[in-house]
Amino acid sequence: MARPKPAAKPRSTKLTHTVDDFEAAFWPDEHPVDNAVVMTMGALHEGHAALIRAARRQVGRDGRVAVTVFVNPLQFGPNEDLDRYPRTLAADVRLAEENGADVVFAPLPEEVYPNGEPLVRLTAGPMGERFEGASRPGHFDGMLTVVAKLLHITDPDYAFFGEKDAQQLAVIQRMVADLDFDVEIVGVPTVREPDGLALSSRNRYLSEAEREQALALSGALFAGRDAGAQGPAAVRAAAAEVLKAADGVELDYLALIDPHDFVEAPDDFQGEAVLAVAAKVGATRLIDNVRIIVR
Ligand SMILES: Nc1ncnc2c1ncn2[C@@H]1O[C@H](COP(=O)(O)OP(=O)(O)OP(=O)(O)O)[C@@H](O)[C@H]1O
Ligand SMILES: CC(C)(CO)[C@@H](O)C(=O)[O-]
Ligand code: BAL
Repeated sequence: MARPKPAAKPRSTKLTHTVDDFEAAFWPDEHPVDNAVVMTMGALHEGHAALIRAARRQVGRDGRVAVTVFVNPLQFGPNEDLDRYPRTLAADVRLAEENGADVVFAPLPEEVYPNGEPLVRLTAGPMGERFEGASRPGHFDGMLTVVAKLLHITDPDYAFFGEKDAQQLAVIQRMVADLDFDVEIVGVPTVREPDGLALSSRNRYLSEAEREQALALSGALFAGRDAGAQGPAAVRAAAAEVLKAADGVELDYLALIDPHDFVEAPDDFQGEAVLAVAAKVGATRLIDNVRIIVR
């Protein structure tokens, strides 16, 4: 009779804070195995868990998965939430472990920027000046600069990013292509609450009433997606109508985007597009998007 298989040995995830300790933990021997990184700003939730699980599936049981946890000051504007951004490292390490990470790299800013703020930075160019970039000047340059640094430190075969930050994913893909980074960028679909709200670390800022009001973002995107067969104008109108009727939502932008070069889709656009929204609910700025087929 076949003996029952022993339960898989739980992985024990190593928490590291310095580049040296990270490298020793992530590259423990000379056997080359596939490896992957999931970059985060911490306050991990099920959206991050989906990225870590996708990374584990990609590299297999014997591959290595790193999760970085770093709230990058360079990508925050002067009036943004850098100081109050949620920091929950102990819980983050547990979530990383439960979802198959080998190593968590949680450096201090001094470790990432030992010479202070970098004088030389990457720029996202025009792709980083629209939509999120228009509302958050310098955000994508700061984000790309740290992503490039973390790619150099972790040196992965694969790096996983969420489609929830669609413009970020597009800009990173463009950086890797334009500057010949030797890594495969993998996008992971947005994880939502059962009622449609996209998971986000910033959802913790919302009161119960604001949490309800925030459903207008995904509601607008789903209404736009349902109008996809009637063309771009109908998509925009259907989504705008939901937002107009919503209480407590201060719209920043609603855009139908051609994912190639991430520009506003022309009125005769057909094909796969990204419908994106950004809005303030109370004091909290949220973003969301869906992929839609426009005909
Ligand atoms: N709901 C989600 N589904 C899939 N991926 C997600 C989701 N939320 C975040 N991610 C991805 O996780 C990675 C780390 O994101 P980050 O730590 O900024 O989390 P976040 O929840 O987006 O935080 P914030 O609220 O600050 O925007 C990014 O690649 C991001 O796109
Ligand atoms: C990619 C990233 C970790 C860079 O700081 C951040 O922008 C995020 O969490 O999406
Ligand atoms: N989630 C994208 C990173 C940021 O908002 O700064």
